Amino acid sequence: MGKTIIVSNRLPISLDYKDGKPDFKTSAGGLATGLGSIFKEANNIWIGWPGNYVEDPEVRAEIYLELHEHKMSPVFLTQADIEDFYEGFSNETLWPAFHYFTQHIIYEKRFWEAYVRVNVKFCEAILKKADPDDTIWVHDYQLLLLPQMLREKLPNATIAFFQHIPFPSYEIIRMLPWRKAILEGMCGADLIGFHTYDDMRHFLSSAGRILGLSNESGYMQADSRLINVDAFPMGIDYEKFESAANSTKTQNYVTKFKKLLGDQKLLLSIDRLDYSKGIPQRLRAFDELLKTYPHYHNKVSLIMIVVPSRDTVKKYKELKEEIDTLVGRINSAYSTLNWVPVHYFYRAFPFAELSAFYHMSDIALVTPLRDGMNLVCKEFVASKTDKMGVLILSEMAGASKELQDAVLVNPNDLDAVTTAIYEALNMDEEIQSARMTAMQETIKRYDIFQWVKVFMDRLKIVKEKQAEFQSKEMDEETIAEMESYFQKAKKPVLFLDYDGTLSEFKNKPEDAFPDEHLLTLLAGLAKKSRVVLISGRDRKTLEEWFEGVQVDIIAEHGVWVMEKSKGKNEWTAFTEVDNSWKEDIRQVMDYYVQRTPGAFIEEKHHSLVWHYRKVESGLGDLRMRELFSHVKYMARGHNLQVLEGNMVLEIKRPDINKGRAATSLMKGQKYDFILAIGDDWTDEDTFKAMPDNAYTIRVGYNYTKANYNIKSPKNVRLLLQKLI
Ligand SMILES: O=P(O)(O)OC[C@H]1O[C@H](O[C@H]2O[C@H](CO)[C@@H](O)[C@H](O)[C@H]2O)[C@H](O)[C@@H](O)[C@@H]1O
Ligand SMILES: O=c1ccn([C@@H]2O[C@H](COP(=O)(O)OP(=O)(O)O)[C@@H](O)[C@H]2O)c(=O)[nH]1
Ligand SMILES: [Mg+2]
Repeated sequence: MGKTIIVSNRLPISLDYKDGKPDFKTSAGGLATGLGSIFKEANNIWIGWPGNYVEDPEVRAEIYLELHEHKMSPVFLTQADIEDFYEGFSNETLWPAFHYFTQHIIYEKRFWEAYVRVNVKFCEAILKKADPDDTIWVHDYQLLLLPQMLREKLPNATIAFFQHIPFPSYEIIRMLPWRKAILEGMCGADLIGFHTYDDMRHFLSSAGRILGLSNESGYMQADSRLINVDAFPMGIDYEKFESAANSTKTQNYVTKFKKLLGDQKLLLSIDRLDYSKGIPQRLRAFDELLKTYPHYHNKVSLIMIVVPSRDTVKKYKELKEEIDTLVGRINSAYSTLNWVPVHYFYRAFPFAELSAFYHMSDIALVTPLRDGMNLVCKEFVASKTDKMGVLILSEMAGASKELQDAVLVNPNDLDAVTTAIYEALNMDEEIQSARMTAMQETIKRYDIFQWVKVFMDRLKIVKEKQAEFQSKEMDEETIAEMESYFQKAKKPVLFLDYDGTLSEFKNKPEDAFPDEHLLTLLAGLAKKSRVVLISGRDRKTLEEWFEGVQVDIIAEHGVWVMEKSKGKNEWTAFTEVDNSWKEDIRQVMDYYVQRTPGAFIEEKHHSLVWHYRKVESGLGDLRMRELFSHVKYMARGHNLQVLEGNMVLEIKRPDINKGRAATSLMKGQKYDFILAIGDDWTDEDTFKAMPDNAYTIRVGYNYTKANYNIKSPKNVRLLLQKLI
């Protein structure tokens, strides 16, 4: 087992200078606490930027040594890196894009170049520390290219990625000129985690549309590597907030603060300075409350903590001014000598004071316009040890997916937020307690330690699944062994599927005709072995395509057979087929063709196939599902099978399949070498029908009954070439 390397843009520290000497404090932030259990163990390590520009090489060396003591390793950024990578591409391109502030996105080539450059810088720093079998866990949007950069250098490393901010809809991703490189960068990871199911499905849809990667329940196949994408909603150190709330230190602050504030209902607002947090909107709602319900004057105050953040970025500077103005306007309009409506702080608070604010506030107003998760709301709930209090939470925060017992609001609906505050101020104590209890149970169970554990466990499972596939890969050794058995064999037989096996999948089925090379290859094989093409295609096409080649053909999944090896050049049917069902089903399928541009029906002797490979991506899937549920019961009535294939829905008789056909061709024969190759679910029937000593190979890396996997039709041809 190798070590674990945690990587994030910012190290979990804050760097300061005391008498010109670097002085840093380790952060007690959520992520740092959760990962503390990992990065402080054994020879694990955390790599990242210390958060300041450090010019002097001597100071850099000092910082390096200091951090080393704490199992951290710095990546130093130049001024240009900070401006173009951190402030620029990270916070003026990706941040607004991923939070749906498209009007704020800056498209700047220089920023992108810096982003690539700094991701390389991180990669190099990691490579200095990493061994090939290490686990590297990369965090967040500043480092989206890093997983793939690492993968190229350390192909067998375990690489995981977690994104802390939202992943937006494909409609946003497609706006970015660098969308493809970004997605490819992320796909270097074995496991890609997001806070919510929505983030995850947005990512999968972008990966599907931009990279052409399809997925099954969050598993994607990129080249020969299996990647898992899933939702892991991040939690907090619940215990820490709960016990702090009851501590003497917090209680002393509570007493002190309450005395200063007098008998007030307290609303609490805590965020970093960020336009995604909806701070001005929140102030307007509070203003509205005071305007609409004057009886709350002197009785309700808002404690607003804004933690300085990214204030060198233009939009953040403007936001600060907007907040200053709004607070000034509200306070100047309503303040009395003994009451200030908004207590506004533009700074960070030490933990014990924060804990006191959480514990003593009646209402937390957490109304971001967009937020990946939002930990503040969870910390508030954990601190309410008396179970009194109300959480008003934006539907746009990742946390809202878990906290259904909060008062959920649309932060853009000013009246709704104002009403929510009014309701919260008047909420029955029993209801408060019931809702708070329910939320506490959830947050307590899925705390930060559980989050880390679940993520790491999943990473292990993904690696195990990958190993399963790898052990089935047709390697050089197996190919050589197979070749030697084939050469020695007196009576060999090969069952070869056509589409996706001998020929690449094409947009138009008719374009996948055999080229000269393939025809020569098959003719060569036929001289040494019985060769059976076993395909789902109609018999007419197959007959034309392979005219003159001495191969046997099974067509339409086993309805027809042409045994040229026995000198029979015409088709015989395996079974009598009753096709009276087709009319009913065709009518329904046709209805879905009318409604879906690009869809078409293929009629085979024993089946009807609805194709959607040319339909708008996404819509095809949707219609196929509709069609599926539409014909499900009809199919049962006719005793038919409905099968989902690659861009097709096929309805067929269940008693006809490739496996049965293959078995019947082998009947009474004593083959001493059997090879079956295929690429989809219809070929699984063939694999199942093969005797134990057969070589069975599935093209692509899907789950299979076959003994081996092989990458692509190209590799199949190379393999067959070796046999002759
Ligand atoms: O490093 P900064 O530019 O100073 O910004 C601070 C961090 O902000 C973001 O936090 C996010 O992560 C939280 C935990 O997962 C989540 O609750 C929140 O919704 C996010 O906004 C950012 O993701 C970090 O990378 C920054 O370091
Ligand atoms: O004075 C303060 C105010 C807030 N926080 C912390 O800042 C974090 C904010 O995280 P959140 O996920 O809510 O938003 P982000 O800033 O990551 O977007 C929370 O853990 C707070 O406890 C802090 O350390 N000091
Ligand atoms: Mg096929």
